[in-house]
Amino acid sequence: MWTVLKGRVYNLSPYMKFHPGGVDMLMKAVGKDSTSLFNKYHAWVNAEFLLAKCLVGYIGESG
Ligand code: HEM
Repeated sequence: MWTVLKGRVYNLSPYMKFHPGGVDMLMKAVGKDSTSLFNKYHAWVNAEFLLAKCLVGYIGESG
């Protein structure tokens, strides 16, 4: 269950059950670039830290 967030590719599976916003909300991020969705709900959340162990790789020119 991958997502792209701010140029990083994550496997969200291990984080699913920990998401404070629930599984259904986090499922909306799966299979796409979820950056705008993420920022819409909580731009202040430090996903880079929270999902550090879920990092699969990088995407885009800055990667
Ligand atoms: C992709 C990685 C994501 C991470 C790491 C993440 C992380 C978090 C964290 C830490 C909170 C608690 C924030 C706080 O209390 O200040 C939260 C809450 C929430 N998240 Fe996410 N989130 C992600 C994606 C999403 C997506 C894609 C959506 C919407 C489609 C979403 C919707 C929500 C909602 C609605 C809450 C508020 C829950 C509440 O307070 O009742 N999140 N998320």
